[in-house]
Amino acid sequence: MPRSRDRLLTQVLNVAQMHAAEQALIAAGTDVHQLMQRAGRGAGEWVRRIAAGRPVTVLCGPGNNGGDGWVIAEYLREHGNPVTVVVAREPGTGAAKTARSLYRGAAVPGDAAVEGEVLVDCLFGSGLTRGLSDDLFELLACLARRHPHRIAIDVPSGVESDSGRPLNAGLPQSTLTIALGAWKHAHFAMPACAMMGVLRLVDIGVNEVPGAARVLARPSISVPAADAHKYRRGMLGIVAGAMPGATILASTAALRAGAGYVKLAASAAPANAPAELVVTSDLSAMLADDRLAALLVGPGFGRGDEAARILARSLHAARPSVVDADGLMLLRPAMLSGTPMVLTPHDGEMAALERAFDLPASGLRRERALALAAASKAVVVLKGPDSVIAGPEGELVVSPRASSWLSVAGTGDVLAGTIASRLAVHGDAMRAAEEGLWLHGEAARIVGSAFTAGELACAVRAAVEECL
Ligand SMILES: NC(=O)C1=CN([C@@H]2O[C@H](COP(=O)(O)OP(=O)(O)OC[C@H]3O[C@@H](n4cnc5c(N)ncnc54)[C@H](OP(=O)(O)O)[C@@H]3O)[C@@H](O)[C@H]2O)[C@H](O)CC1
Ligand SMILES: [K+]
Repeated sequence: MPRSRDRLLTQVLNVAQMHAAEQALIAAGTDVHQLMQRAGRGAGEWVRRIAAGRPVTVLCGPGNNGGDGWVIAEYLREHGNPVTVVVAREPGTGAAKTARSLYRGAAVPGDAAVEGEVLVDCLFGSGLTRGLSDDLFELLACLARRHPHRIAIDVPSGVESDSGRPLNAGLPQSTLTIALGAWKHAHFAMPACAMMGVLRLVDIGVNEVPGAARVLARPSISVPAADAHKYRRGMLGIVAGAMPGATILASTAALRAGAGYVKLAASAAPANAPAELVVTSDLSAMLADDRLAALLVGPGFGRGDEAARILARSLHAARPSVVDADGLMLLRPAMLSGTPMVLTPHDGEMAALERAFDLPASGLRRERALALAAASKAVVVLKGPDSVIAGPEGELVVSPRASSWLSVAGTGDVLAGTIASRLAVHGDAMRAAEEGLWLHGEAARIVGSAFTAGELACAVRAAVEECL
């Protein structure tokens, strides 16, 4: 598989995939010592820059994560940075033993209460199989209290790489986490991703793994063609309910995310509707309009029988659609017609969809999203601080942790309007979901803190500008 650096920087591997990728490199002639040198020296350079001459303590465990630690320590020593290794456990692997034997600096037993500026956590990495024993947990916590800056190597010790589950309560917060070779799911899954600090990745030569998950990346959005017009850029129809707020938020975002024309089918024009929003009371005419490129169904919908009938009628129009909010609570398998579709549930709506599609509401969020995508043949955006996008063919995209300021009412309507607008532009459900989720997160970064959903919707335009 060709190795393109940008694809490397976005693939997310589970422990088994990472192990297989490392074994493939070893089989192709790179030995594990070389891999450890690449990992350790790459991470060591990050540590050296951050330490900037201040004393560094490296905590080493028994496995290859610990081996990385010995390489990092030797790298710092060679570059004249004061370093001490705390030996939590003597190395148990060949590579780690070799790395320890190459280290020429100070090493102290694991019971030492060493103080310093920077702690490098190489206790455990992706090989953690169970919670830390009391003595190891106490050692890690004690050292963390004594070092203001804490750098986790590969993953913070105590975190399960595949699930992002902390296997101990009260694990220390890291200021920086340096992933080795490829991102792991823990880097983007709650609660682990909230305790990692800034994320960095060190390339050790791992090739592209077919079918691996990817990290959501900035999309490329084209400027409208010279001969574009509002219909060619995509007309979006919004089928909304009686609650005006959700409709206004979704349409405000949709008007800024690329669609050439946004039309709302509602019994009456909501007060304060944007002037650019065309409102019609004739839903049938809108659904029958050949120029309709995509539909958004659900904002402010309500959950009664009438709403269910309108949802079924709208989806029967067989246009690329986004179903959001109450539309998700009403969605049934029989309403699906195989046209491109994006579902945008939060955890509560996800449970309702799993009931409707007879799916178990248990397991990792990414696995549940994949199961619903396979069952519904729709793209599923399972929203949250750790949003995931799952495609019907098993595609999986994980989002970097979004701003916690998004936890206000209405931001989901903004996301749905943004995705629907992108869907109206090109009709590709997976691409629309990725573009919309990225624009939503970027708009939140642009508006900064304490923003309203309305301010977020208006910032979608600036986020689009960053993709041109
Ligand atoms: N594999 C490679 O080519 C490279 C790996 N890199 C780094 O290595 C780690 C993964 O290394 P691995 O040795 O698989 O795992 P760990 O270092 O995390 O340690 C696992 C060892 O620790 C034991 N273990 C697991 N959990 C505990 C626990 N709670 N308490 C005590 N001991 C524990 C485990 O043995 P068990 O049989 O007891 O499970 C292992 O002995 C990866 O994260 C990278 O940092 C390099 O980066 C690149 C080359
Ligand atoms: K670690």
